[in-house]
Amino acid sequence: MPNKTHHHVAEKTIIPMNYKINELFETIQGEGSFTGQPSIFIRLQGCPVGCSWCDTKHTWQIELDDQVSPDIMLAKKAETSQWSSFTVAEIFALVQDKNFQAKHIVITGGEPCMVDLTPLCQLFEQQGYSTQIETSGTFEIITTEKCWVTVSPKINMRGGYKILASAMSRANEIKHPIATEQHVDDLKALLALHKVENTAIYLQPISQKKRATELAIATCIANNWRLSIQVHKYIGIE
Ligand SMILES: C[S@@+](CC[C@H](N)C(=O)[O-])C[C@H]1O[C@@H](n2cnc3c(N)ncnc32)[C@H](O)[C@@H]1O
Ligand SMILES: Nc1nc2[nH]cc(C(=O)O)c2c(=O)[nH]1
Ligand code: SF4
Ligand SMILES: [Mg+2]
Repeated sequence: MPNKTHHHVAEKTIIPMNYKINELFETIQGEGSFTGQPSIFIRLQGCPVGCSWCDTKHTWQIELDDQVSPDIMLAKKAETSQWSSFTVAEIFALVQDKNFQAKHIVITGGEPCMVDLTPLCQLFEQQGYSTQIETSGTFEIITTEKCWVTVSPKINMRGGYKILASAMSRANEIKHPIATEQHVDDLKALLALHKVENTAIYLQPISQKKRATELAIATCIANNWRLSIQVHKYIGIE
């Protein structure tokens, strides 16, 4: 039974969570099953995983000296490690203010799953947006049930982080960057270990290299997997 005596409940100060944002922009999703979908990208700062071929190395370090105002972060013309801190309400207000028309939010990074993404996804979903996250699967994925989770598993990367079984089972799609046969073998071992059966598998050639692309095409055909070719890089958009 609930206790009905009137005891004094200490007032809790709720400090809204802040997200460190490196970039926020509207573009076309260039990867995975949402390819072609106009999307609002929220790129969070910070990633310890250390993939040698990572195309967003400027998001790795969180330096306090790199904290800038929202205006400076939004006006960036080049990739830098500068970031700005926002509450969920501020992010939503910014998206309204920019008059973005996309109704799909992609949260990427950096590694977005170092923080709880629930408040962010929840607010956008309540406002009629769909949400998606791009993650390495090396941190527990804390987000809404509806959120589409793209796991891009990272095997033997410099940071020493391991892919989590919970991430493999939460994945709505698995998107694996490949350049060598070793990457294909690593993926096959991972899928067998985690008994992945009904999740769409995408191969993504690392850095648009010709050999990587040819390997990805042949491997997709041989295994009935899908190809993801980072369309944005071919057409020169963000
Ligand atoms: C930059 S990461 C950020 C999100 C998260 N840290 C992750 O790895 O999924 C976004 C996507 O780009 C992929 N990626 C990174 N560098 C790449 C490259 N040089 N070529 C192809 N895909 C790459 C990642 O594997 C991931 O699927
Ligand atoms: N257009 C576009 N599509 C993307 N899909 C995943 C991206 C990422 O960096 O996570 C990305 C990106 O940076 N740009
Ligand atoms: S996990 Fe993602 S952001 Fe981090 S180094 Fe690897 S590709 Fe880059
Ligand atoms: Mg990218």
